[in-house]
Amino acid sequence: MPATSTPPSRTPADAGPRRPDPGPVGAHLSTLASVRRLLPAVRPALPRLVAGLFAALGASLAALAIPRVLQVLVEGPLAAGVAEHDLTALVWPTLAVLGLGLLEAGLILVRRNLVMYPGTRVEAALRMDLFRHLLQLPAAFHDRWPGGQLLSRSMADLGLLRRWLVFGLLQLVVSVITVVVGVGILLATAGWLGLVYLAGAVPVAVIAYRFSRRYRVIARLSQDQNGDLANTVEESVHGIRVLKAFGRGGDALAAFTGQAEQLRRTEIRKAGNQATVTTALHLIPELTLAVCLVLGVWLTADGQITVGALAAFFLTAAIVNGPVVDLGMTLSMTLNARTAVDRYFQVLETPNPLTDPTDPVDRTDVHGHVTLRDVTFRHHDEPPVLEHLDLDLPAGTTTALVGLTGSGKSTLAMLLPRIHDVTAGTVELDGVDVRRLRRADLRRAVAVAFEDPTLFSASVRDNVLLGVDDTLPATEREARLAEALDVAQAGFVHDLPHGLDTRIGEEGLSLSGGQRQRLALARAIAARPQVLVLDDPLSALDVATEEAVTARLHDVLAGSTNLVIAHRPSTVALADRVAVLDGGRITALGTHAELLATDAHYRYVIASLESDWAAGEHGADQEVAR
Ligand SMILES: Nc1ncnc2c1ncn2[C@@H]1O[C@H](COP(=O)(O)OP(=O)(O)OP(=O)(O)O)[C@@H](O)[C@H]1O
Repeated sequence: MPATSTPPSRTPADAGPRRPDPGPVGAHLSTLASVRRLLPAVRPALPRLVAGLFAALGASLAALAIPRVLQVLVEGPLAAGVAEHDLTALVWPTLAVLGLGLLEAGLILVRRNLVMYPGTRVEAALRMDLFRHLLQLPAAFHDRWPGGQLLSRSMADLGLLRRWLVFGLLQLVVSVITVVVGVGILLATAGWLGLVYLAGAVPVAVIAYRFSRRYRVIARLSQDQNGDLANTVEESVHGIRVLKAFGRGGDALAAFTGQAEQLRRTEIRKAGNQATVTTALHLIPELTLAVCLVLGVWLTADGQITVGALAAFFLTAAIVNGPVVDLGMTLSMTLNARTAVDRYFQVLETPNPLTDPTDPVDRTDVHGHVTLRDVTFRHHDEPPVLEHLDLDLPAGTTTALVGLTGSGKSTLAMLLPRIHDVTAGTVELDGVDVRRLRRADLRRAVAVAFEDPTLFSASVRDNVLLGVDDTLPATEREARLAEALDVAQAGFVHDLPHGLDTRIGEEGLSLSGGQRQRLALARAIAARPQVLVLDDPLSALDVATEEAVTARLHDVLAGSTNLVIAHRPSTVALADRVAVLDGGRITALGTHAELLATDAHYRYVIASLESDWAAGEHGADQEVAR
């Protein structure tokens, strides 16, 4: 079985982050180029997002128009009429201001309604794409990637992205346009005064640039640490029994607290940077306005601009100041989103080497003749587990695979249904390289029952019928279910609270190790594959149950080609012949009796299996408390 990533001497949380190297994915791209990768997912939502953008722009322009009305008011009716208490001249400007205010509010409402729906759709589409890809990626990917990182990328990061799409992005675009239009109005309204205001943009740009560079790094760190923390929770909850049994709950808590504290410190750094930039972005426009005030009063006194223009200038500047002051928040939202995009695409753009062939071979009639030719397999850059291995499994035979622990038996089994692909050599089914078959076809032909049985949060029926064609008539499916449960001696399911409809698995009812293993065996049998791989399928059964299962298994195995990984002598008895795995190769092949007589390594392995068995390492159908 695959090695666990966490050394047993340490608690899961102690193991520290098992975070894949972020690598170059997205890091070399500009924020625009990075975010542009979302375009295919965003495209269907684009019309509403663009409409929302126009609504937001309309709202902003309506706000910018109000000072112009006030300027007209000050320069016209105010100067001429109100002095003689002629208030009628105020009616139209007042109505115009009211109308613009209402328009602004209405457009903000429209914007919200327009963008909310597409935002959630984009988020859901991105999430589905990611999950689809995760299901396709090979086991080697999942060996390296911690679950918490994948969880945080598909949940928290995509939530960040949605918020940015429906709020941050529009805010950014509207802010830029508001500032550009506003500064244009300032220049048109008060010439020099506008230029002085514009000069304030220089320090703002420098501060924003430096902030972006710093914040990007901290945002990535924070989102990665979030993933690590999620991973620690996941591992600790998953291994809660081990932690309890060894009294290591306190250690797990201490390690978790350390990681949570690290994340807290990163968040404080993030907030500190945001606070600094927000203060600076508050201060600079206010200081600029103060300078403008002195200069404006002087220019007005000198007759170079009117009082109305001065009033309009300050009202417009107050509106332009809003987006400048909010720039820190808008930028940080954008950088958080960019980090989320990078992290998302780091997974989504991981190439999947285990794909369907472009010109698949169609096999309608699979006999189940399996041949491994000169097979070498290694995990990543590690030394090969299997090296130049040859093994022939003629159709309809049962071969037991025997070897010392860690010799590569499970690894070999995983090559047959392409859970791993060979590093070199070929695995053939009826003379066809398995890589030339569609994976769905191959996996219909080859079923595996793993030693460590995984049950899903579903009914007993759904768990056992997992590998059975959905299109088969219900009666046929039920017949297979009944037969498989019978062979696997899994009659206990009828005594469960809701019989075959009882929910089991992660969220369901607790089953003992032996019960789980029998359901996993039933699942492989029910699939009625041409090739059946049983990875030590009886290891958790008590002697009586094992005998009953073995007796029934003999009949079932007669219909297919079988590879049975054997950890105990009684399992070897199921086979016509035995293959000995040693040093990455099959070193001997023959019947149990022949090998006992001729092969010293086989005798040694069998002796060690027997002593393990006698010492009670296997065969305890123990209740695994859930
Ligand atoms: N995902 C992995 N990454 C790296 N090395 C691995 C991985 N899975 C297994 N190995 C290594 O490959 C070797 C073979 O492991 P495998 O599980 O195939 O052995 P096995 O013969 O089935 O062992 P056992 O009898 O204990 O179940 C071991 O040295 C193991 O540490």
